Amino acid sequence: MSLLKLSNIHKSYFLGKEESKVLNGIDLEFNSGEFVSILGESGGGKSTLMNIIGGLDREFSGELLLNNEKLDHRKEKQLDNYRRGTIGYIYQSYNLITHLTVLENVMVSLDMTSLSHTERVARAKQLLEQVGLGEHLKKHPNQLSGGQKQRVAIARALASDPEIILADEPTGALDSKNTQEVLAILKKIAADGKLVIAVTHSQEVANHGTRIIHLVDGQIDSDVRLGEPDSQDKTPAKIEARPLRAGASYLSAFKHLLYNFKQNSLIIIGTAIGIFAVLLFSGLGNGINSYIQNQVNSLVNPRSMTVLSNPSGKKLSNTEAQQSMQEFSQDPTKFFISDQQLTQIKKTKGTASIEPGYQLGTYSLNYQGKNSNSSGIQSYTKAFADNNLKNGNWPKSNEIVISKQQAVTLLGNNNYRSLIGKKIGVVINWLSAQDTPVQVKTDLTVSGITGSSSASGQVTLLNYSSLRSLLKDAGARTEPNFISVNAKNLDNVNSVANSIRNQKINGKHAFAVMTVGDLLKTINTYVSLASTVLAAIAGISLIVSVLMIVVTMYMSVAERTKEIGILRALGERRKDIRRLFTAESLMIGFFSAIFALIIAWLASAALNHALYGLIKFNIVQINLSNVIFAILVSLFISLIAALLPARKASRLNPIEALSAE
Ligand SMILES: Nc1ncnc2c1ncn2[C@@H]1O[C@H](COP(=O)(O)OP(=O)(O)OP(=O)(O)O)[C@@H](O)[C@H]1O
Repeated sequence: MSLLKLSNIHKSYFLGKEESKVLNGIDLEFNSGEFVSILGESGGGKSTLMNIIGGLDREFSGELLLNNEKLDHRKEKQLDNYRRGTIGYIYQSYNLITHLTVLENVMVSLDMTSLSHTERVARAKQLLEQVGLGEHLKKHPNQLSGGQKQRVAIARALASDPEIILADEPTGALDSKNTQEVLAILKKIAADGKLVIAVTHSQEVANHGTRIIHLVDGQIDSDVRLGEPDSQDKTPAKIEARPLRAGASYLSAFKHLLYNFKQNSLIIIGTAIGIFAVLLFSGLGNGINSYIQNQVNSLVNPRSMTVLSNPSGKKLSNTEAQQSMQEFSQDPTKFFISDQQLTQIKKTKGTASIEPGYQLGTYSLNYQGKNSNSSGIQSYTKAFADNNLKNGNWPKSNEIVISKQQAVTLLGNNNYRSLIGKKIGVVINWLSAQDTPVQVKTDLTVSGITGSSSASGQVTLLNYSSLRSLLKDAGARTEPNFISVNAKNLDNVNSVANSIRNQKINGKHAFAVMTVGDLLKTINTYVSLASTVLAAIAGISLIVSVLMIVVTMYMSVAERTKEIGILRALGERRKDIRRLFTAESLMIGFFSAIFALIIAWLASAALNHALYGLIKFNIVQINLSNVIFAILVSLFISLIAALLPARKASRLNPIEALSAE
């Protein structure tokens, strides 16, 4: 039984519809231990025959039998296995992978064997030593002479211990000394029990073998045996072939990334800028949200909620409740609370306290001939967090708390605090019971001063019962126009708010409720929306990144076409080639994300440092989910960018790829 049998092989090339027959019925049998030379004129079809034997060409008719088993050249997987496990290829132009070292070139083939990593490295070194290159393991192919390159190629061809070595003009590019050495190695390979088939133009080379086949007009013209093979015994293959390890693909992709470091680092920087901007805007959004939350919580008691009368009678959504709130601030005369409403609210479960309140119209404060005019004087409720009060105390009977700004207007910047304890004149405009304008005039003692610059610091507060009796004495309306409800604890704020929202009087929803949480939610929605829009605008630059990666990957496929051919000839599957490019792109994505994270971290540290003095708050807050998002987006875009180029690479015809320059 022969090791390899070709029967009735026909092959034609087509140029348009024009057929050009290259092989016209080749029948050959080969055995282990033979060193066969195929001679023939140029263009006679020798390489074509080698590609068919080597499992690279699938477009032919006829049969190939390996150990009497038919090789189905239509089945890609079977051919991949065959190239990987049975064939070792040596080319005239060496076909080494330029960005890999001598050792790594041999390892490419060994990575498709079941040997352990240590065994693979040991075997690669041993083979390279055998061909006299033990000293050159770390060199790249461009640092070697032609003879040395061919020996690397021989070591690589032998690496997976294949049964058949195909050598296409193995000495074509070598001087006579190197030719002799390479022939001696090939002879030894055959003597060790492998089948060596070499294509050559040189009779001298052919004379070294055990058999010479002449190919003329696509047919066997002569088949001459020069002697018996040194060894007829087929040494069983000891090394088992296996598909390429994923790890080897990733490592190889990483090596290529480093090899093309300059070009790739520009792409990484380009992509990172987009990711950085997305990160920074998201971080800024987070920072602004928590800044607002912080500010609001320091001024308003988060357990409190404001309850207004609801003239619509419908259950109000959060937005509608807010609209009522705005209307209330603009015109508080439309929101009087009836006794019935107050009594009903008092029954609400889960409340710690319920305080009716006033927010009145315009008013003026005067002290020693100086005036301060404003609007919206309020009664004090527990909703005001103590942080609001900068000096003094909250108002008791016949006392008033004014803002720092008002105090400064009345007494000047230097000694405005000394207004505490002094009586000031207060004039408040409100409505009479008949809804005609009424002025409430009185003198009240300043008990405290509220915060400086914040909006709520403007507020002027009176004690509720003092305000009520002042209104009564002046003949003005005395019904409160809001109720401040305090929940027992933070956890039941929402349930209390909901229960008030659902309360009905005469079948109609009677109240609008606004909690601090609702307020924050609305503000946060706007801030998040703004920061998302900014991040999305920044994200548009990621489209440019995708295109950059796509172009780079296509260029990489074009540059590496020959390498793809070599890898395919060594037995890598289409899938392995696809993974090689996808992995490289994913690495670009990953490093872009890491780089973006570093610059985002530096930028946020710098911004926070610069602004801390101003707002006493870290305004850029990049959190873990932003980081994860950035990495995922980066990986996603690099994956998308790799899809088409990787597909193209994997679909290249191995023979055409090998002949690329
Ligand atoms: N892809 C192809 N498309 C069309 N014709 C092709 C293709 N590849 C090879 N040929 C033709 O097939 C014939 C055989 O080519 P092949 O490369 O097998 O010859 P060869 O015997 O190896 O020649 P050489 O000794 O010069 O390398 C040539 O005429 C060549 O032009």
